[in-house]
Amino acid sequence: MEPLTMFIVVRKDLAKKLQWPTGSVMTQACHAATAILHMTREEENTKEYLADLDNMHKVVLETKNEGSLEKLELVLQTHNVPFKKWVEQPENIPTAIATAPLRSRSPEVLEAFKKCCSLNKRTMSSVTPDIDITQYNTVTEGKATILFPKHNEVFYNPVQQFNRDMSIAAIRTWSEIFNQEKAERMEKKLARAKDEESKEAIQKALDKHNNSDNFTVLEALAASGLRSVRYAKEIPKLKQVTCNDIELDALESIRRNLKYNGLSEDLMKPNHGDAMRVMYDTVGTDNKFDVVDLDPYGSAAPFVDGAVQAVSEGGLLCVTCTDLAILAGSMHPETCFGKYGGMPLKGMFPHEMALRLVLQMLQTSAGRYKRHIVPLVSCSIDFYLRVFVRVYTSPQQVKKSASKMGVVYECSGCHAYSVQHLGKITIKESNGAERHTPGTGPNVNKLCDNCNNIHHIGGPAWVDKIHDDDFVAKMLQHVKDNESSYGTAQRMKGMLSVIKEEIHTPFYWTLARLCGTVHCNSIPVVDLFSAILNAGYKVSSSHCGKQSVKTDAPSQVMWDIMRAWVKKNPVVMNNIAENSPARAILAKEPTIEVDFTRHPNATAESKSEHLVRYQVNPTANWGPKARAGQKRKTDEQVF
Ligand SMILES: C[S@@+](CC[C@H](N)C(=O)[O-])C[C@H]1O[C@@H](n2cnc3c(N)ncnc32)[C@H](O)[C@@H]1O
Ligand SMILES: [Zn+2]
Repeated sequence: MEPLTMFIVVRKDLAKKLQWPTGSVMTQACHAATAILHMTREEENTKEYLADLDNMHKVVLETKNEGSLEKLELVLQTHNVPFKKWVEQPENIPTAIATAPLRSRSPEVLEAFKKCCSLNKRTMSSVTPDIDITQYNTVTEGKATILFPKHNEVFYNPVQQFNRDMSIAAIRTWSEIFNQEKAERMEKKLARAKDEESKEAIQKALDKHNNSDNFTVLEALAASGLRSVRYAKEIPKLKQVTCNDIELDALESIRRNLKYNGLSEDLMKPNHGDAMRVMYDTVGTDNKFDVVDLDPYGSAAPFVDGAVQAVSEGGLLCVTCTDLAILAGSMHPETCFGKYGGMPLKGMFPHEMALRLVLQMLQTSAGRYKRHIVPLVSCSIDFYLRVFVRVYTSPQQVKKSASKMGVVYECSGCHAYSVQHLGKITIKESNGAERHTPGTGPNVNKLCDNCNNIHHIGGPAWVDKIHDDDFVAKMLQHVKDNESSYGTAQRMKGMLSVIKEEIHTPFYWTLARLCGTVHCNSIPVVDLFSAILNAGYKVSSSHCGKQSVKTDAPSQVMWDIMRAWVKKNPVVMNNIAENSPARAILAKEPTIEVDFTRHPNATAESKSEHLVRYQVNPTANWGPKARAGQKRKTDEQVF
């Protein structure tokens, strides 16, 4: 056969990340074949890449009369790719992209590969070194394709794709801010520099910062490596992700998957170790991680002390907790206190309370090292929660943390709630300095003013903002601009839109509790929201619960609104117990004029946009996976 030239065109950044295979021509041909197969299947991706032609460079491979292309033809024919056309006119091939070697795993293709190999006197391992792919199932999520041992089904949890998608969007959004801040600091330094020599040095550092990959991630608890592979492939400007796990099995999987995805160990560094040791090793060094990701089975609490010290200045800490039954107080509140240092409240707002307990724990741990947290976005998702916070060093800011913490009183009868801040900040008139004093209270009477019942006490919990408005807006915009990058984009947009509209007042009522307490017909959300707005207060939903009502209206106003609602929609009192909260509440007359006139802001924008604001569980047995080889633990059960 005549020597033929095959053009393979790869985007520069991909070529670098992939470390384009340097094996035999046959190996390269097989890689190219799979890439093309992949391309024909993912038309949308192809379009995106084609649009990016300018940013591509050509790799020209010469096949040296090995008959390779014949075999390649065999492979391609199996998949009906119009191979002949482009072999006859190679100059007309626009692009061939390898997003990962050997993507296609159908039995025919494997057979074809095997034939290719034997005809070329090569073994299968020369196509995919060291990996006997027949032992694995593949799963593709985002830009990663992961090999999962056929015998170990707990390794992949599809439910967590949303967690991984959200994490990529959060890290990408944070990294743009982080990099811009760094560049601005350097530019200021440059403007201040006096002599030419230091100017030149700063300019050089600035150029390097702007033009190279410049931040690091630690995935401390990595399992298969799927998350790290996705980070490596999907997050621009990422210099290195350290992919750590304590289990040797996991390490094997991490190495296999990084190789399978064509990543270099420079970009995705496998590490076998105890997460705490890895994080403590950074203490007192300049080798902190810009992002630390904790995604454990169950609680992240055991890892937090190391994590708050291992994050660089202004870096990002991402934390998952899946022990929601504990955190949300549906069982063993004392266990929650032991793990998180705060009491949960299961009554009306368990999920937001859970988020606030975790944030409290993060701040308390960070405070020991003169560090403080700034929550960027805090999400309650299905059976787990995920928070993203920045970490800074500042003794001044740590002082403020007492006033960001509080205990919460929740009435055991009508669920009215009240936040008692632990610290108070006043400004000295003489010099404008901040003065920190203990909070004053209690801010509730011994018995509830509305229904005469006692209160439960929850916390201490974080009672400051749990989201950063600017960050949420940027992250939402990022998702809208990159919808095709995220398999769960619809849900991401929905949740972020609801979060964006959330007011910052802690906790929420629920329609079920409001109406259930006074045994009335359900009040339409729009009527309730209108009445609150017409009374001069703020209101929004919470992403934590479908029928949640977040408001700064005091509980007396909320019950006045419900009294007025009951006047319009009378309740049959005969079956209501003598000592029930309903009787105490309904015995009183409203003290405000309640106005149910439709308020223009009573319907959330996200509702009008028809987004997936709240997800219903898509499958049976939706929930966390157990640790490999273990039965599911009670504290990880579906909540
Ligand atoms: C839920 S899995 C991680 C899933 C992964 N982050 C993802 O998105 O695919 C938790 C992992 O933590 C590992 N692990 C548990 N304790 C650890 C420790 N002390 N140090 C390092 N890894 C640990 C387990 O072996 C397990 O693989
Ligand atoms: Zn009450």
